[in-house]
This record gives sequence, structure tokens and C-alpha cells, in this order.
Amino acid sequence: MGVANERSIAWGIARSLYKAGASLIFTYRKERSFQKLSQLLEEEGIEPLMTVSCDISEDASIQAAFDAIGARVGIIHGVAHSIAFADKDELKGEYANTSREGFLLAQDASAYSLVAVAREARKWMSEGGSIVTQSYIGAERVVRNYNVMGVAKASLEASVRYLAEDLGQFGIRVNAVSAGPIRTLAAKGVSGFNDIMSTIQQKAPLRRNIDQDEVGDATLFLLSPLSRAVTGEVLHVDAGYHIIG
Ligand SMILES: NC(=O)c1ccc[n+]([C@@H]2O[C@H](COP(=O)([O-])OP(=O)(O)OC[C@H]3O[C@@H](n4cnc5c(N)ncnc54)[C@H](O)[C@@H]3O)[C@@H](O)[C@H]2O)c1
Repeated sequence: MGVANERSIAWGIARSLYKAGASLIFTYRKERSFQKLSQLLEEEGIEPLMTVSCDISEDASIQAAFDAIGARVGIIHGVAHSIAFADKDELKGEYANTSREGFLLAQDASAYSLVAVAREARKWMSEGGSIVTQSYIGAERVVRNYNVMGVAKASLEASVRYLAEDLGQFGIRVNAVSAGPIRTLAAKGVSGFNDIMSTIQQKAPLRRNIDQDEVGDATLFLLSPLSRAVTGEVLHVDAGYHIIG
């Protein structure tokens, strides 16, 4: 869930999963994304089991998408949730100036969407499985300009833990990847993004930034049985930046 273009983290995840032999289902938000997605799939030679529209801001859309998926395949084993949204105006200046509307929008699209997706997906995860979402260090620390999205990611990471507890009894694991900054459509909305990337290059233990394929491989690990005893975890895929004081 969440391929907008070839730069999307979800596209890195799709490539890693495809190489590992997974059967893939894609969700898209708008007609424009569907066309882009179809083009990417063709270029990469990936034949998905199905593609289905899903707007995570509407419960009915999420329900309809998973009903359609369930009707077609019966059982699913994993979900990659790679979706977030906030108003661009909230991603600069003081967090104290966040509007009520902007706060609720970021929480709704970026955190609650995982809850709603997990609720619908579990109906078809009758053999257990794994749900993985994408977070960012702005959930744990203050990252200038990330503001309302940092608070939404904190909520997302807490949701990962609560969902992990709820769904663990059904053999369903829930984890997050906390990726370093990657130049994507969503990242364009964050002011000063270039400065964030150059800081990582200087300070991260590996002295470099990361890419979509590296997040894809880590997400593949969390979706696969290789991580079968890992749940409620936030795995940093950030060249080690999060350990630096
Ligand atoms: N790029 C980074 O630096 C970075 C770092 C850490 C975490 N993340 C997270 O990774 C995830 C993917 O973002 P990305 O960087 O690949 O950017 P992206 O813009 O490529 O992906 C964001 C996706 O969210 C989708 N989306 C937004 N609102 C939606 C809605 N209402 N219904 C359905 N889909 C909706 C968009 O269509 C898009 O496909 C996000 O959760 C983001 O916060 C990104």
C-alpha cells in the first residue's frame, strides 16, 4: 500500500518482495497513481495478483478493498503499509502553531490508517502473518520542521505495539521500519529536507544515506518467517543514525 512512483518506499518494498517470490497485491489511491503503478509494473515485469483502489481516509474504501482482496485470494500473509499525509503548511516553523485541523489530518492519514487497515486485513490473515508500517526518527526525537508528522509517527509506533498485542494471539505480527530520509514525493513536503540528508551523511555511523531497496529488504525480513519471533518492534534502517548523541 503506497506506491505513488518509482521513488516510493513502497516500490522498494515491492521489488524486494517480488525478488523473494512473493505474490503481490497493490493498492492505489487515485486514478493517476493507478496509471503510474501500471507503468512501473510493466517496466519491472511484475505481474500482480491484483490491484485495487483504497483511500485510507475512508473506512468504506478500506473495507471494500480488503473485501475485494479476500474474495479474490481468500488468504493473505502480509501487509506493507507505506502511507502518510500532512498538510505541507504544517511541516515548517513552530510545532506550537499546528492547527487542530492539521493535527487531526496527519493523525488520521498517517497513524489511524494502520489501525483501520489492520482491522480489515486480519479478517483474511487466517494463517497468521505480518503487518509492517513505515516510521521515522521524528517520532522519537525533535526533527526540525517535521512537527505534526513526528507526533503522528509517535502515535503510529504506539499503535504498532498495541496492535502487536491484539493480533499476536492470532499469529499476526506487527512491526515498523524507521527509515532514514529518502528523497520521495512525501519527503518533498518537509522543509529543509536537504539539510537533514547532509547531516546523516556526516554523522551516521555508516556515513551515508540509505535507499528504497534497503528499506525494501528490511521490510521483506519483517514480513517473512525469518523474523517469526519479532513483533511490536521498530527496526531502524538509517545507517545507524539513531544511536548518535
Ligand atoms: N521518504 C522518507 O524520507 C521517509 C522516511 C521514513 C519514513 N517514511 C514513510 O514512508 C511512507 C511512504 O512514504 P514515501 O516517502 O515513500 O513517499 P510517497 O509519497 O512515495 O508515498 C506516500 C504514499 O501515501 C499515499 N497516500 C497518502 N494519502 C493517502 C490516502 N488517503 N489513501 C491512500 N494512499 C494515500 C500516497 O498516494 C503515496 O503513495 C510514509 O509513511 C512516510 O512517512 C518516509
